[in-house]
Amino acid sequence: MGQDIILKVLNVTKEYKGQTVLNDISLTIHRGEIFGLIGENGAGKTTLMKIIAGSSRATEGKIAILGENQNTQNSRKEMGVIIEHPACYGDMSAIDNLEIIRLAKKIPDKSLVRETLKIVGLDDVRSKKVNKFSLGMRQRLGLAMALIGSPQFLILDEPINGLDPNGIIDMRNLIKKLNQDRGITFLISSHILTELHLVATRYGILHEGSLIALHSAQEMEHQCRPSIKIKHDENVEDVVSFLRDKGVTQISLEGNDIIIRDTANVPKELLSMLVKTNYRITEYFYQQETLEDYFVRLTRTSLGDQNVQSRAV
Ligand SMILES: Nc1ncnc2c1ncn2[C@@H]1O[C@H](COP(=O)(O)OP(=O)(O)OP(=O)(O)O)[C@@H](O)[C@H]1O
Repeated sequence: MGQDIILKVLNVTKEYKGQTVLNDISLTIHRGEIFGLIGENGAGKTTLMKIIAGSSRATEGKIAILGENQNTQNSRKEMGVIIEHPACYGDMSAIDNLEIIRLAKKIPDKSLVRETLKIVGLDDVRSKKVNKFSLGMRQRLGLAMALIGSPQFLILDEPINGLDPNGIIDMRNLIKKLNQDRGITFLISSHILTELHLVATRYGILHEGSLIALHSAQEMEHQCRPSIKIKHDENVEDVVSFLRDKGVTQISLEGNDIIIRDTANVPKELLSMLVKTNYRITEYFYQQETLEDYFVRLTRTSLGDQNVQSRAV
């Protein structure tokens, strides 16, 4: 495994009492990536993160962190994890909570505590009791706890869940800063696609325990870029071959509707050409698929919903 690979998940399956909740998951995360794990409630995101973090065992499969020959338990020391709500002592101050973590991790450098509080923007309130903190402040304290020990890799399960808009922006900026300035690699789960869209460099889509798609941010943009939809009352093959003759590429079908993804190669006068040729075109319009639309299309397709299934022609 190359030095640039932070995590390898190999054929991981998890069963609870005979029910499969993760089904043969394999994925690789490279150094410097912000990997967004998307999935609906119950898709298996937390279960996968727990297996990576070592707090749950895979029924089958393997996890390799920082190299396949490394002892996974040792490599996990290079990893910071926030799964579900970060556990902290509410009747103690932020600085004391962090000091406990520093001692538990046997980190000799005491100055790291203040430094970490500064990174997450809590140094000014370091002496305040945590039970007086807002949810956003608690999340940032959780991040500080995960950051003590200078991890190379951070796992954050739904880090913006329940945060107000300012808290969401703070968390987003913090993740980007830690990634850019410190080169920390992230695995972040969320069901809020639009938010994940602002930070992730790569995506995995988990659906009912299966990883149904892996995309770079660029591929995701490509999936969600504008397309043209043509509705018609014709033999679909005739219209498709007419379009191909005119140089149109990347044509697919959704039911009987024709979708053109490569809009750059569509002649301006396409509609008038179609009408002149007496094709019965009922509608012709540009559409922009959002990340949510794409997710819905993909997850419904995997359920075999013919209405949204897109097939290349
Ligand atoms: N300890 C457990 N015992 C039995 N089933 C479990 C256990 N933990 C999780 N599950 C089941 O595994 C499936 C995946 O749950 P998981 O929490 O990983 O999903 P998720 O994608 O994180 O969802 P959410 O966004 O709601 O947290 C669910 O059907 C859940 O009921």
